[in-house]
Amino acid sequence: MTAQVPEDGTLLPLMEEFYTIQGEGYNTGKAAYFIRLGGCDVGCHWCDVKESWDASLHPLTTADQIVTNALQFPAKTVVVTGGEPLIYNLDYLTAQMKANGVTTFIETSGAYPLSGHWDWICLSPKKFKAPQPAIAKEAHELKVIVFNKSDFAWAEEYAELVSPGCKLYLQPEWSKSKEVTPLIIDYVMANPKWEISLQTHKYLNIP
Ligand SMILES: C[S@@+](CC[C@H](N)C(=O)[O-])C[C@H]1O[C@@H](n2cnc3c(N)ncnc32)[C@H](O)[C@@H]1O
Ligand SMILES: Nc1nc2[nH]cc(C(=O)O)c2c(=O)[nH]1
Ligand code: SF4
Ligand SMILES: [Mg+2]
Repeated sequence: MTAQVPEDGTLLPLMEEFYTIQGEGYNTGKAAYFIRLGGCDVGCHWCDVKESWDASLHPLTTADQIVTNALQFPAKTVVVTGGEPLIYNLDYLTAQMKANGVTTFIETSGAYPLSGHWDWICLSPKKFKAPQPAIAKEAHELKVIVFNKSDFAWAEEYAELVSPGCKLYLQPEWSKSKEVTPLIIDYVMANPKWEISLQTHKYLNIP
């Protein structure tokens, strides 16, 4: 699926790029340029961007062009997401961004080895394909998606693995949010080391 993507990270399958407001987690509310890379084999049944999964559907684009595009916008902040962006070596892309003064954020499941230079790592671990052990200690933010009540116990297990300063978020799975949001509210009030993260862009009707 990713065989034709060179390993040096100079060419990446780009699904879409858009300038918007970060909708989720610690950086909610900040303007940022989103880069969505194609390709993911984690297989979350509730994934809200399944069109990203097949990398071969998304054109190989030079990392240099992606950086040039990002620099056209006022917020010099980029969120690299996907698909699963860590399938690819992101050292070159992020080195070019840092050389141009860009603040770099990543959204990842952690299922592939960490590469790249990041100002903020949002780790959203999945039951369907376990994160690489080394990424837990590097995460600035742990964002667990809650699909049903068994996910609280799983979130606690994962919270044991991150570093002490890591922010802890519970985010309702979108299709279940009517049912699970009240459970998350109660859980956060009883366990205040956690905070709630909502997909605010979906309420705001922005990308
Ligand atoms: C589409 S994923 C792409 C990045 C990476 N593959 C990951 O899962 O972290 C971006 C974020 O959206 C979250 N997400 C995906 N589908 C969701 C859904 N149906 N409801 C709530 N959050 C969702 C993921 O957990 C992740 O934090
Ligand atoms: N506005 C906005 N914020 C986001 N935060 C994480 C997103 C993602 O799909 O990775 C996302 C997204 O798709 N849109
Ligand atoms: S890891 Fe991310 S992109 Fe992949 S299926 Fe899960 S939510 Fe979707
Ligand atoms: Mg999204």
